Amino acid sequence: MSDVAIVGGGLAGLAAARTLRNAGIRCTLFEASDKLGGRVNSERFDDITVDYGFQLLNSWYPAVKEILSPGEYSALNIRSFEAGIQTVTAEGRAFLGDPVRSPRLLGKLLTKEARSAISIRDMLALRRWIGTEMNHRSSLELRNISDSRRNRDMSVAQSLDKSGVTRQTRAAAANPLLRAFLLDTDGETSAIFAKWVFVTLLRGSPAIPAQGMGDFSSLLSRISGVNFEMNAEVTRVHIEESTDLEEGHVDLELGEHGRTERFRYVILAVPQGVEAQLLNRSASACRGLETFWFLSDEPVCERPLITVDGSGRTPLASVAEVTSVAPNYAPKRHLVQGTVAFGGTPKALQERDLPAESEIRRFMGELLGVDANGWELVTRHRISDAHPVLSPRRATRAANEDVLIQGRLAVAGVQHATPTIDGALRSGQRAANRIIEFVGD
Ligand SMILES: Cc1cc2nc3c(=O)[nH]c(=O)nc-3n(C[C@H](O)[C@H](O)[C@H](O)COP(=O)(O)OP(=O)(O)OC[C@H]3O[C@@H](n4cnc5c(N)ncnc54)[C@H](O)[C@@H]3O)c2cc1C
Repeated sequence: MSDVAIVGGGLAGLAAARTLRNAGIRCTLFEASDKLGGRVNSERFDDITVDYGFQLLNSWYPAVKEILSPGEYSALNIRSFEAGIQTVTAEGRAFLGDPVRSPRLLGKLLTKEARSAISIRDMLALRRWIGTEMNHRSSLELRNISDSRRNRDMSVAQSLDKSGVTRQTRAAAANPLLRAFLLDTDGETSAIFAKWVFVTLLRGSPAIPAQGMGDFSSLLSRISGVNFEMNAEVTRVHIEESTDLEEGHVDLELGEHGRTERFRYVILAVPQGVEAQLLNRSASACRGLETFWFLSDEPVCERPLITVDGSGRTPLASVAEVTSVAPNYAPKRHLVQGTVAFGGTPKALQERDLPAESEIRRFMGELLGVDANGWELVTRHRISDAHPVLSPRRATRAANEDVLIQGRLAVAGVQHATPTIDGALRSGQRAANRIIEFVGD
């Protein structure tokens, strides 16, 4: 019997494999598909690279820098958007960001147009709202939040209601950022988590690797001592408990033909829907997104900035010209993405009501102030389970859970952490560390 298996080769599974490797433990990793990286991946269309939905690797994410060696991190050749976001409001364009880190934004912040969209007073109120969360120097570990702080957690909508930030600024700045980065259209997210996401935007920059997000997954999956089994879907998990350490085990049934493999310990790092099926648990709500990828012959954005809709006139969560920071995505052309968020709560836009491609193209053109008629559609990705909803209640549940089940199986994946790249990596590390406590015995 081998000692440890990992089920799922997304970021959580790969982080778990790296953590085991660092502790000198060999393992087998079963991945259902033919690719590692899970939800973080890229596709190629001739010389065009598109990511699997618009994804950003915040340049500050602490877990990324901890899990990759400095040499690996620099090999990613991270390309950053400007440290700020452009919001298109009914009054005009405004720039949200830290003028100290991106001084070129300062002039933009002080324009009459920007000030009528979002007052300096409201920018300060938003900063006060973030408050002491700004002291965060690391990943947001839900289990490290004190009970008293967690008891004061509330939805981001309620928290902003209390903050003194005017309705106008919420509509122009806070709400579009929640929609762009959390796919949250009705303010349901835990305020503690939402503030941490705002902090990541102030500390780091939205970024992508020069050759696509798939490069991050490829790099992460270069791990010695791991036996990767690809196209190996685990269809059943059975835990056999025993007080005798030598007797207990976990059986994994694989594929249609029911081949069974036995391990002493297993790390389950699959999406929450699959986890719920395998462990006979209930899954909670997810938010989805649809990203449209277009090619333009002309530059689309004046500056390398992500644009959000603060006017409420379109359902777009974000628009960005990816080639403005990473030209290798589409050599000699201009690759632009538009993303729509859906699902999560009954009040949100639902999948059945998503706009058609022609409308998306028009909305993108309107937000960017360009004619989008001539753009060529490369592809579109619709992903219904992009993020689990992290409400205050779910944050409390995740904080209190023991990731080790029956002393044999540890669960990982963003559903057990924050729904971010940083959270996926931390959840994998945590599950592996829980198993390492036993394997040495
Ligand atoms: C479009 C999109 C955009 C995003 N944008 C951002 C962003 O900008 N910033 C950010 O921080 N986060 C972002 N995220 C979130 C983040 O990328 C994901 O939450 C994270 O990558 C999830 O990692 P995971 O390992 O938990 O799950 P997954 O990536 O889903 O990995 C699970 C793996 O398990 C495999 N698997 C499933 N079932 C089985 C089975 N039965 N047997 C074996 N293997 C199985 C799957 O094939 C997959 O490889 C985005 C997510 C999406 C989808």
